[in-house]
Amino acid sequence: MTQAPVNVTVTGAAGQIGYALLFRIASGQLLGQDTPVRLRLLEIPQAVKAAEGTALELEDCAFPLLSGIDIFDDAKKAFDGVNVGLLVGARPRSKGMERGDLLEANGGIFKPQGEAINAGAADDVKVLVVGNPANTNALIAQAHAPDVPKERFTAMTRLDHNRAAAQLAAKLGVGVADIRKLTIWGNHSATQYPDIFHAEVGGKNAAEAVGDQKWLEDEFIPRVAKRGAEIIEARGASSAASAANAAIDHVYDWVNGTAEGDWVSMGIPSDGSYGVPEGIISSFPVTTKNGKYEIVEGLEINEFSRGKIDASVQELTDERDTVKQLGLI
Ligand SMILES: NC(=O)C1=CN([C@@H]2O[C@H](COP(=O)(O)OP(=O)(O)OC[C@H]3O[C@@H](n4cnc5c(N)ncnc54)[C@H](O)[C@@H]3O)[C@@H](O)[C@H]2O)C=CC1
Ligand SMILES: O=C([O-])CC(=O)C(=O)O
Repeated sequence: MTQAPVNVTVTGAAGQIGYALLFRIASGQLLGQDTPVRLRLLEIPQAVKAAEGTALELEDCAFPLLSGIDIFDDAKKAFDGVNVGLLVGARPRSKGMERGDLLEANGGIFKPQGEAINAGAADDVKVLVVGNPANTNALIAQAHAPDVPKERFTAMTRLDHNRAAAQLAAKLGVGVADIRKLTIWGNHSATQYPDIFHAEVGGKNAAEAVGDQKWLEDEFIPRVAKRGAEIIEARGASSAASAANAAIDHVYDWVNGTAEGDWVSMGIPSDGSYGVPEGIISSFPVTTKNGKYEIVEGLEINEFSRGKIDASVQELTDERDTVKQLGLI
């Protein structure tokens, strides 16, 4: 029954998401209870000691599925043999800081990491970029890993998806488990579009069940899209445990498949579906099976949704153009 351990590389391992994430990976929640994992942690030199401290705690948990922990300050070593790469390390947005300001600073992180993945990753590598601006950071890493199939680079919009499910469930007075087929479109930013027009609640159309366009426009969409800022305002730090939870959900579903009759949201390289320019990393509704994802095709997009999707996609093409001008892709 025992299979070889899966190499999971986590960057930013000493950060706040890292601390919320590593114990869950080691306990089997990322890949499943039959899959041993070997953790490969990447940090900047100043934070290696803190990562070592976390490693001591991981050891003290005596997780049966954790077959080893290695800590690096060199991306080439950290990504050698990587099967699942969680690219978390980045500079988090602080109060009042625009996400656009982060593009240049983070570009310098994701280029060498893309190169390291290209040089050393296992053939089946799957990459999830969490560090913001996640979609464009994923694009940068992908651009520097020409030997890795492009579709293996994904960005996290699952936290937005989960936030939307929670808000919709609260509005309708149902449990989150009753909500199906929500979609986050576009960028993991305030322009994202959480779409309930195809969502279902207890088998009925969610937009019809809500029946309140004003709530949708004035409360639901802005609340979900600006939830990151709301959390920063409340905690004085950005979402950590909920972000780690979403990363677990993203990879778990990618590897193990989505439930019949449902889908999830992932930031993935566009194939041109739904008028989203090919190549940019944008959030779509996807189903997953046997370790592969597929865009849910054929959804009817109403005029309201079209405008919202286009606005977020425009932001993504602008970000792409900026990093192109900066020579990062
Ligand atoms: N996509 C999403 O839904 C979400 C994304 N985020 C983003 O996740 C990122 C991480 O957030 P936190 O853990 O809260 O930040 P943090 O500041 O607590 O931790 C970041 C860690 O990354 C490390 N790091 C910096 N450069 C690195 C490099 N080149 N290689 C390896 N490690 C490096 C730092 O030393 C630090 O330990 C931020 O960019 C944040 O904005 C946060 C929440 C949700
Ligand atoms: O806004 C941030 O920096 C953190 C984030 O991405 C989120 O909570 O969605």
